[in-house]
Amino acid sequence: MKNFDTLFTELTQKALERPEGSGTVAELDRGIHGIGKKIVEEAAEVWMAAEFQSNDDAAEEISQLLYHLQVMMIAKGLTLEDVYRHL
Ligand SMILES: N=c1c2ncn([C@@H]3O[C@H](COP(=O)(O)OP(=O)(O)OP(=O)(O)O)[C@@H](O)[C@H]3O)c2ncn1[C@@H]1O[C@H](COP(=O)(O)O)[C@@H](O)[C@H]1O
Repeated sequence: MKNFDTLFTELTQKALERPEGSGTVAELDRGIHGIGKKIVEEAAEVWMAAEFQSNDDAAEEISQLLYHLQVMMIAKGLTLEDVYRHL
C-alpha cells in the first residue's frame, strides 16, 4: 500500500520526468497560486466530510489534501526532512 513517503517519491519522479497525462505535472504547471487554491478547497472538503459524512469519506478527503500538500512541497523544492524537522 502507498504511504506518505512512497507517494512523495512517486510525485518527485513525475515532476522530473513530466510524463504525459500526469495530473501532478498539470497541477505543478498551475503554479503556487493554483496549488494553494486546491489545498484550501481540499481542506474545506476534509472539514465537511468529517462533520457530515462517513469516516471513509473523511479519510478519502484527507488523502487528497495530503496529496496536494505534497504537490506544494515539490513546487517549493521542499523535502520531507524540511517538513519533518518542524514536527
Ligand atoms: N493521490 C493522488 C491524488 N489525490 C487527489 N488527486 C487529485 O486531486 C483531485 C481532487 O479531487 P476532487 O474530488 O476535488 O475532484 P475535482 O474537484 O473533480 O478535481 P479537479 O477537477 O479540481 O481536478 C483529483 O481530481 C486528482 O486530480 C490526486 N491525484 C493523484 N494522486 C496520486 O498521485 C500519483 C501520480 O498521479 P499522476 O500525476 O496523475 O500520474 C498517483 O499515484 C495517483 O494515485
